[in-house]
Amino acid sequence: MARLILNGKAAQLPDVRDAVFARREAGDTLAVRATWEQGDAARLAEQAGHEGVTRIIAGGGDGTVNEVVNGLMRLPPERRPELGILPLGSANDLATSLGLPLDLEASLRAAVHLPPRRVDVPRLDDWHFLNMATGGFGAEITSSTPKTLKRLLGGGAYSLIGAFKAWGYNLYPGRLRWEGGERHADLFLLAMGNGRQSGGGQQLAPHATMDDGLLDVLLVRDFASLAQLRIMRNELQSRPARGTYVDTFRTPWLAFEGERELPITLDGEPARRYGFRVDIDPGALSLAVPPDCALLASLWREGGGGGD
Ligand SMILES: Nc1ncnc2c1ncn2[C@@H]1O[C@H](COP(=O)(O)OP(=O)(O)OP(=O)(O)O)[C@@H](O)[C@H]1O
Repeated sequence: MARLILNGKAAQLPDVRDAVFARREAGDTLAVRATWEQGDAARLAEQAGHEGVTRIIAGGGDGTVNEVVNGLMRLPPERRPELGILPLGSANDLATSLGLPLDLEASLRAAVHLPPRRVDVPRLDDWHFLNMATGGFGAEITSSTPKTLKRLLGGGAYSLIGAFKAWGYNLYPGRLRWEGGERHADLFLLAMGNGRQSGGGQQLAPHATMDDGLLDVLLVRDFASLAQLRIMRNELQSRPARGTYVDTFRTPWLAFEGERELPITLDGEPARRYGFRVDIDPGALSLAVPPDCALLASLWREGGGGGD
């Protein structure tokens, strides 16, 4: 039994209605609930689990998926429905990198019928996310930049780094700790990927997989002048374990204690924190993904997918 939780903004779109009717005509049992305000999607997802619904389809942007995930994670694992995604946002970073179809009818069919795979669910303090958390530069952009501009910036992998001049930028001093490491840094950008991209196409964790029990971390730090931009850009491409300005590593947890408030995003939703801790709950959710999904390492091991 599947239930579609739709962001109310999309509930009356004729294409969305057509896609739902097409599923019902094809014989699927698909009930629909629409949200009215923030918090509804999480509550509806949790409620559906208690009612014995076996698959929830999150219909909306990355924010709706994030809310549904948080609702599902409030349920005990044995009552947690599988998750399908009907991408209806402007960025759809997770759906895009999962390789889900973006055509409405095809994506609803996929969300109802694709077989589920276990994926990890990271959590920043008490807020779960499925795709990516960022802090610093990317988060400043997400919370202060109009959507159209974000769309313009999206696409080219690190185009946003080239555009930072237009905004000016801030550094956020603080102490980072993770499994096997600790350092003080003037943080420019921190990305913790379960998935690979955020901010409308920025590949901040291009090698992340969602079933390895680990966060793929990108740390850009101690970056003080425009003259250093070229080195930083090169390091963003080569992704050194420990570069002059860029570090990349994998870890099951990470903690940050800042000296000033850090803007962060969780699956694109903005927040601010002085400090936080991120942990990961391995295999906590069953997610409907395409058979050749690059984000699932287990699929490549089984020889079913393409991988990188
Ligand atoms: N009926 C509604 N009308 C307007 N906003 C809503 C409604 N229901 C929920 N919301 C808000 O929409 C947010 C989630 O938006 P979501 O990210 O799914 O869509 P989006 O903003 O269109 O997508 P994107 O961020 O990719 O552009 C929720 O946090 C909630 O605040």
